[in-house]
Amino acid sequence: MSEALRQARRIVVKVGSSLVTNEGRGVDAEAIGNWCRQMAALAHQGLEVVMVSSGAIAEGMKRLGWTSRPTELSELQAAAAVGQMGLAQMYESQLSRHGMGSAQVLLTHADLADRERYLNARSTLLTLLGLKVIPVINENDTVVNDEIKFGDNDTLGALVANLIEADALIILTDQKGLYSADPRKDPDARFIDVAQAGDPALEDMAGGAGSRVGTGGMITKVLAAKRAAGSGASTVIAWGREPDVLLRLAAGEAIGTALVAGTAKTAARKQWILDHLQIHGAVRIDAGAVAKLTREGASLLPIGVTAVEGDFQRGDVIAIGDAQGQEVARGLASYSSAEARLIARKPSSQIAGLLGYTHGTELVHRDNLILR
Ligand SMILES: Nc1ncnc2c1ncn2[C@@H]1O[C@H](COP(=O)(O)OP(=O)(O)O)[C@@H](O)[C@H]1O
Ligand SMILES: N[C@@H](CCC(=O)OP(=O)(O)O)C(=O)O
Repeated sequence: MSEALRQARRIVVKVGSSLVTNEGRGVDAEAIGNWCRQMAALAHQGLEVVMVSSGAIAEGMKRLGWTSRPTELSELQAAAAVGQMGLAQMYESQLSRHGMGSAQVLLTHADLADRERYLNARSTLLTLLGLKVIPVINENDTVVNDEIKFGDNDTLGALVANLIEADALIILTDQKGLYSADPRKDPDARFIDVAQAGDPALEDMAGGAGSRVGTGGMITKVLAAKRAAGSGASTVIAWGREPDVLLRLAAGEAIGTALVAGTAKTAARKQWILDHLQIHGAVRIDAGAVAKLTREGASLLPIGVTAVEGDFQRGDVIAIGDAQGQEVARGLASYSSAEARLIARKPSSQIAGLLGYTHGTELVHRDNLILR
């Protein structure tokens, strides 16, 4: 596992409310400054880092002078809106101190459940990473109700790891990691240093939140590790105040609890595409494009497309067939069938002129393409 983290190129770091707001006392400049310094150092080493930060509700409550957490959803949402300003301001100023640009991304469950919005969120995050900017993500609390909530940011962290195919998810919390029982309640709890992500025994060990401001507790972290493993990302749960925790983890030091993913990243993502999505349409491609896909593992460009069949949206799975109609691959379309008809047989340099915008130069990006 330590080797896996040493080789990780893209990581998601999730920090919980109690750490971010110093147990509800207010945005913790020193703690956030420390993580920002480390994330900037990793980015300067060439790693791609995404931050998922909780703390909006806890900070909002403090700013509004509320001492107990309201039960009314609209009040929680109002607190989140107030507190998010404090989080954004702190991350922006701390990251810029260390020479890094930052960006705020607020997501809802519906954004990741909808195929088109999923692809848009993915492209935006990857573009931000390409621009050497650190995205700071939280749930868009103001517009969600209980039914469409991620519920907790551990889950959001895992979904973001799936979305951008991160190599690792690092969950920073107020404990050193996972114990065999909640250490706040059981002084004999045993520390777990490494386990397989998704092992059901972990779910029995993990309890709910122990602090006044945290929400999910350890159970949501264990489930997040299982979810992250679905796209091949391993998870580490570690104490957020451990000195240089991110730098040391990235250097391969064994800190916290490692929950190791069983399947390799690319294989896991491609299997997910095969398992979860129905085919919505098809394209035929010429012999040159078949050779590019099958021999070089290249993306499918519009220029190789000779026909577009059926009705599909951006983000749908399409079958890719050769001139004889034999399926050679499947993949997620970056353009709808209507757009694909306009750009088929055309060089990618003409996409912007033909559509007035582009979603990239590929009709199906190689990361989203599975050869049959
Ligand atoms: N098996 C366990 N090992 C460690 N912590 C546990 C366990 N079960 C429950 N917890 C509780 O989970 C808490 C961390 O979750 P939470 O309060 O939601 O933090 P965060 O705000 O970082 O998400 C710990 O403070 C601890 O009391
Ligand atoms: N979106 C919420 C996050 C709630 C949450 O999951 O908190 P935590 O369990 O501390 O990670 C907020 O910013 O307050």
